[in-house]
This record gives sequence, C-alpha cells and structure tokens, in this order.
Amino acid sequence: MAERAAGGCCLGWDFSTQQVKVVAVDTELKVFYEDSVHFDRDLPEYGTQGGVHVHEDGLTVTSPVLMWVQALDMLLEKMKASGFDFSQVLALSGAGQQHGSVYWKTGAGRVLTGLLPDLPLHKQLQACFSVSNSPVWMDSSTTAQCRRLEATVGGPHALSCLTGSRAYERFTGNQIAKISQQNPEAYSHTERISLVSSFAASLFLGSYAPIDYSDGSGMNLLQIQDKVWSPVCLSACAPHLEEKLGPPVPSLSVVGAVSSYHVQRYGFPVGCKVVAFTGDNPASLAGMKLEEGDIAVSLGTSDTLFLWLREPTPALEGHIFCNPVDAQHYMALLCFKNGSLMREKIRDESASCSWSEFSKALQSTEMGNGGNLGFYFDVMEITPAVTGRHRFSAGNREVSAFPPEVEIRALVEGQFMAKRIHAESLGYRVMPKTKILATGGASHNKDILQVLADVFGAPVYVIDTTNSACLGSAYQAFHGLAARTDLRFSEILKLAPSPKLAAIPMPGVSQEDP
Ligand SMILES: Nc1ncnc2c1ncn2[C@@H]1O[C@H](COP(=O)(O)OP(=O)(O)O)[C@@H](O)[C@H]1O
Ligand SMILES: O=C(CO)[C@@H](O)[C@H](O)COP(=O)(O)O
Repeated sequence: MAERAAGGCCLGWDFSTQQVKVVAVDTELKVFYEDSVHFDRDLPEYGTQGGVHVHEDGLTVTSPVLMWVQALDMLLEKMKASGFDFSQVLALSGAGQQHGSVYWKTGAGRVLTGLLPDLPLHKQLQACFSVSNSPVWMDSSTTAQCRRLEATVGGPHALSCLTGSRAYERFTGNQIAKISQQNPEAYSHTERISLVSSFAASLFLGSYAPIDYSDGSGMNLLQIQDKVWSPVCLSACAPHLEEKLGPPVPSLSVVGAVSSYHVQRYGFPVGCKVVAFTGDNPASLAGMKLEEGDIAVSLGTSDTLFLWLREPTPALEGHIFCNPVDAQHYMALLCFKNGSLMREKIRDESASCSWSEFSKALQSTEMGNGGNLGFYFDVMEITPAVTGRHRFSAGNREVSAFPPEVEIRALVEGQFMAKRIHAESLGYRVMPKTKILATGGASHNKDILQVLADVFGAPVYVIDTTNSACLGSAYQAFHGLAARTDLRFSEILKLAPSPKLAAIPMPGVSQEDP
C-alpha cells in the first residue's frame, strides 16, 4: 500500500474531533495510502470521550493540545513503519476541526524553529502552551461574550454582515474573549493564537503558520468581504489580539517548506511545500469537488450542510465563509451538534450497539415512519439552540417513547428534515438537477443515505473515501504546487474521480414534500 508514489505525491491531513487522519494522493490523483490515529482508542491516557472533555458545567468542552501533537507523532511513526516513502512528497496541506483555538506560550516560536530530529514533537512542545486544554467547536460556554460582541458592533445582523455570522458560542473570537477575561495571566503569556488548522500547519512548518481566510471566517473576527481582521471585533474580544493572530492569508497560499525536523526525522525532501491548512468543512468542499447548485452533507462528529455561494448572503442563522478554492466566492454552512454521537447513543439504546441492527430498523420501517416524528438533542443544539428529546405520534401528540425501530427512523428522518427545513429557510431550493454529496463516517451507511435521499427528494452521491477533508487538503496541496501556472482548481482536478451514485429517492417521493 505504501510503496506507490514513484512520480511524487501530495499528503492531506485532517485534525478532526475524534482523530488525526492522512491520505496520500499520487500525481494521477489516486489515493494510495490512508491512515489515522483515534484519540480515545490510541491515546487512552488523555481520557477523552469522542476526542474531548466535557466539563462539569456541561457547556465547556476542551481537548488536550498535547494529545493532538502526540497523535501526529504516532501517525508519522505508523507511516514510517509501513514503509511510506516520504521523499516522494511534493507538497502537503491539511484541515482542522473548525473554531478550536491553540495558545502558544511566549518563547514557543523559538522552540518550534529549533526542533531536534531525535525526539518526538510532543516531548519538545510540552511547555509550549499557555492553555493546555484547547476550547473546541462543541463548547457553548461563551454566551456573555457573544452578547457583548454583538452589542459592540451594532447587533447580530451587523455582525453577520461584517463577519458572515452573528455571534456563536463556539466561534473563536468569543472563546479568546473568555480566556482573556477568565485567565488573564495565561492570555498575557500567549505570543500566538492559532486555529486547530494553522496550529497543525505550524507543526509541519516549524514556525507559526498563518490563518487562512476560509477557516478564519469561523471566528467572528474576519471581515469576509475585505479579508482583513475587523478592528472593532478584535478590540471587543481581547487586547493585542491582532499581533497574536498574525495576518490572514488566501487558502491556497504556499506558506513555506516543511521544517528541517521532518526532513531529517522522516526523510521529507528539502523544499517540500506546505500549503495553508483550512477548516475541515472548507476542505471537504474541495475534496468533493462541490459545484454551484450541489448540496454537501457531512456526517462526521458534527453534521454539517454546505453550499457554494457566489455572493455572501449573511443571515441570523447559519454561516458564510470565504470559499477555500475560489477567492472571489463564498460558502454557506449550517452546523448541527447532535450528529454522529447522538446516532451512536440511539444505536446503543435501541439497536444493541450495532450499526447493522440500526440499519435493519431503517429497512424494516417505512418512509414517513407512519407519521411518527422525533427530534433528539442530548446536548444543546447549534441549529437551533434547543435541548431535549421531543417525540410526536401520528396525531401530533407528544409522547415519551417509541418502539426501538420507530425511534431509529424518527431520529434519522428528524435529523435530515431539520437540515432541509433550515437550508430552505436560508433560501436554498432542491431543484431537479440537485445532487447531494455525502461524506463523513456515517456516509458508510447506505440505509442512512437512503433516508437522506428520500427526505431531500434528490440523489445522493459519495466519493471513494469518507475522508473528504483529507482528500480536499491533498487537492489543495496540488493546487499550491501549480500556483505559479495560474491553473484553476477545476482544471487541476480533471483527473480526480467523480462522485458515485449511492442512493436515489424511493418512487413516490416528490421534491415538494420534505
Ligand atoms: N456504519 C456506520 N453507520 C453510521 N455511522 C457510522 C458508521 N461508521 C462510522 N460512523 C460514525 O462516524 C463517526 C465518525 O465520523 P468521522 O467523519 O470519522 O468523524 P470526525 O472527522 O469528526 O472525527 C463516528 O462517531 C460514528 O458514529
Ligand atoms: O463547528 C463546526 C463547523 O462550524 C464543526 O463541523 C467542526 O468543524 C467539527 O467538525 P467534525 O470533526 O465534526 O468533522
């Protein structure tokens, strides 16, 4: 598996919620290597569940930053042990779970530039973080900071027009504001703040990597039209923030070459390019070769739905990000927190902890679930901000329980109905030519994809790997290599395999009825 790369290859990384993953793609754009390190399973000493620690208040959610570093060490060692030929890597790029932040302690930049090839990264970076538990996207503890930011810029709509979103608890500006207010000493000892994506890029560069426009759009700090930090948002969040963030860069920028650490320890070629890392959803947009009119549905830890947009259309719900592959365009995103982990809970309660039993329940029940409907939010949802389990029987009567197979269909139909309804409230319409592109761990499950096709009344396509963020990152790396040739992303991807049909709506489903 690891030996094929004679003409060179690019690597795409993904530092997601539950794991670090990598794919290697050859010059014909074929994936020839995929691997991962799973935080809960492979690094149990950090005691995470689903890659995170949920704190006692039920709102604060963090991950140990050194766990991410150690996971990268482990994955690079796994690749080396499998005979992966690092000398063939022409360029690399990557993605990270969005919004999470990393706080580099004063002096850490010097450690990064002087890394010793004899030691793993996590041994050398132990003392480099002023905040050892990084806030992540599942955190919802910053409501006070959100209200303050909105009030400062003239309300939620004004903030949305400026930064692409009203204030959201998980957005990094609000997280930084909380740290600077509640832990001022740690904040003052911080010389650089990275997103998970730019932090991961820094580990390859051996110096601080810039934040790219697309992932930077998930901070409530970037003016998405002008692509500069908003002075009013910066000063509303924390002092001296601009210097701690560094200037943002276009998503396809080559930000440098891999550090001598990786050249000496793993055999990367000198000059191997590092292309800016971005958010996992933007990277998935690139990996799925999303086109205008398509809808992407990512079923990873979070469920997300995203679209390609020509013009930004800021609203009070959902987000507008800068587009990662076309600097003139944008993408719209809706994020649902009760995604895979909620499905796992119902699987454990109603399908004996088995995905195949879960699938059997979907196969044995009919589309529409006999009128039974459910909405399941064990953790405070993002879209919309509600909690609890809500079940309604055919007569629209609230009930406290369903039989197991009805429960499973109610969950999956309810999740996809919510996605369609929220997308439509943003103005999106399913058209006869609409394609749904599905990705993420749950897109392995054909029965879940069938429900998705039925609820949207549109065909569902998948790509060869569920790791679309890794794949998109590898494509970004190829794009970075060709930067001087002025080739468009779509031209570079001509050889890339097209998405394959995975499910079509059952006969009788019309596009009009969700
Ligand atoms: N066969 C399956 N059916 C439904 N869900 C699945 C299946 N296999 C994996 N998953 C879900 O995929 C999730 C992980 O998706 P992934 O995209 O790898 O997450 P992330 O990138 O956020 O770490 C798991 O939490 C699991 O619930
Ligand atoms: O908060 C968001 C998007 O706004 C999440 O989608 C995170 O980016 C986490 O991604 P996964 O690990 O679930 O793929």
